[in-house]
Amino acid sequence: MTAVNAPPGGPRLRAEGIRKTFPGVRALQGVSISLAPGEVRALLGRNGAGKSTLVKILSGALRPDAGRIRLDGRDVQLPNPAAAQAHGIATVHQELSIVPELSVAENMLLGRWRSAGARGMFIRPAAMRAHAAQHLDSLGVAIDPAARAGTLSLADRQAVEIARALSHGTRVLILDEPTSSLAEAEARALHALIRRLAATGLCFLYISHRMDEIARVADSVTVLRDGREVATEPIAKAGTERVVELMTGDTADDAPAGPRRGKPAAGAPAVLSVRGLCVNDSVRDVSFELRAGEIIGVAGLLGSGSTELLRCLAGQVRRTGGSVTLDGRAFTPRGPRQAMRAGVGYAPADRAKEGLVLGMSVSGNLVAASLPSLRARGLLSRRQERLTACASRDRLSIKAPSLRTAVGTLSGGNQQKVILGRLLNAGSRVLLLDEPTRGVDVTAKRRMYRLFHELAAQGVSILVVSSELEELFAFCDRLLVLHGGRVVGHPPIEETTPASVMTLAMGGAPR
Ligand SMILES: Nc1ncnc2c1ncn2[C@@H]1O[C@H](COP(=O)(O)OP(=O)(O)OP(=O)(O)O)[C@@H](O)[C@H]1O
Repeated sequence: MTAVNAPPGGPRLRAEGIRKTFPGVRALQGVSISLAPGEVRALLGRNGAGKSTLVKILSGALRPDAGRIRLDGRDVQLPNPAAAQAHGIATVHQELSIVPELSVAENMLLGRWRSAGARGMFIRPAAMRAHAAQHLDSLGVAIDPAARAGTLSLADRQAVEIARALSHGTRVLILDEPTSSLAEAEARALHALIRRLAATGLCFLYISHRMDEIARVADSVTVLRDGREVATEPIAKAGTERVVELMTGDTADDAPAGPRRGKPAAGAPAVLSVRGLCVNDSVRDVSFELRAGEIIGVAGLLGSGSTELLRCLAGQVRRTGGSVTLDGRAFTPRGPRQAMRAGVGYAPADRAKEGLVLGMSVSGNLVAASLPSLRARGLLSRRQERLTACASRDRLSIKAPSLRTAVGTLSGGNQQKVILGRLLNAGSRVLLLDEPTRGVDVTAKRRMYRLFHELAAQGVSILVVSSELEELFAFCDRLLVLHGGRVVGHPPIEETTPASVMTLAMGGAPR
């Protein structure tokens, strides 16, 4: 492998021949990667390709079975995250490590009291705030060091975490899907910050499944496939189709979903009717109908009420006004289980907290919601469970060493597919999906879009929230655009454009 833009002084970070095996899985099979100072490298690969494992090794969270890591030409040992940090390698994970109860200034010093001139564990609040202000200012972000971290937006919390990393003398910053929970404008601000920092010599390893943003932020890409590095190329050469080809090894099965055929007729019956729905201040007077076989995409910025709308329809939060009917009958589920029994399946955005039983097997999770129906039909046998789980695995291309593997050890994208498989196995007629492709690789996303089309053709109705607007345009029939909890647009997909939806979602007038 050759480093892109390697300076005469050699790479900043070089990992050589990294291997890591888990029971039944060779996660990394001798991966090498070099980063030059000031380089932004995107790390790409299908779900389960080994990206997180490599990141964990570089950040000291996992020990490799073999291989060496060099920083500015010197061998380093990274037995734990503190060692990686001491060597200047910092990682910002999707689950931020900000403590919400502490102030921004206190968060900036977490684990580093001494370096700010503290004696023992005591440090003057004014000195702490000055330290935080200095580093936040140098990033050009306007965040009050005295604010409680829990009151900040996700983007600001991420900025605090980046500022904290930089205050530790970081030379390599690893960002693991940093925009997966950010709104478009926040993602762009983060990209601008990355480019500014790269210009000062900081180098980045940037993991993402979003091809649009990689083209915007990265200088080069490294593609992993089945635990091996298959290519490192400058960004100009690495268009989406080329990357898909490198990720999969072929192109045949992974063409974009294409336009939908056989959309529901205008007169198809309404399955879900929502009238004047209110949830406290987050959903206000929302009305729409979801017809049999229809796919409605909910578009809105963070705080638009889209997630609360789905949570309310799934029975997770109570409505404070309005009415909902399912097949013409009043529908007021008291929780996702009751909703599921009525045929309404819900997949939350936070799969680790709400969606899966992480210690349970893949097959257990896949059939968990369908047990009553299998039992009712006298079908509950290990064989039946296995057959159902096998069919889901094949249909959704779930990568797992075995169906008996605990779902918590699967890669993030594969966990997401297990949630979808479970809802389908439960026979849901209405699917409420919140960010169903978060963490899902570009080829698996395309398969999911095609699957949504197939399901809709079979009469399943889908209400889907996604922060990737382009994605909603790839497979939805109609959009429900929310702003401040209210519906500000409900256009058929062919009568609108991403730019006009974005304007509406930001509270602007339709174009
Ligand atoms: N702690 C673990 N125990 C067992 N297997 C694991 C563990 N961590 C990862 N694996 C396996 O190693 C392989 C690589 O996983 P990894 O999480 O690195 O993939 P990834 O490229 O980050 O995927 P994604 O895009 O879905 O996040 C997968 O097959 C995964 O199931």
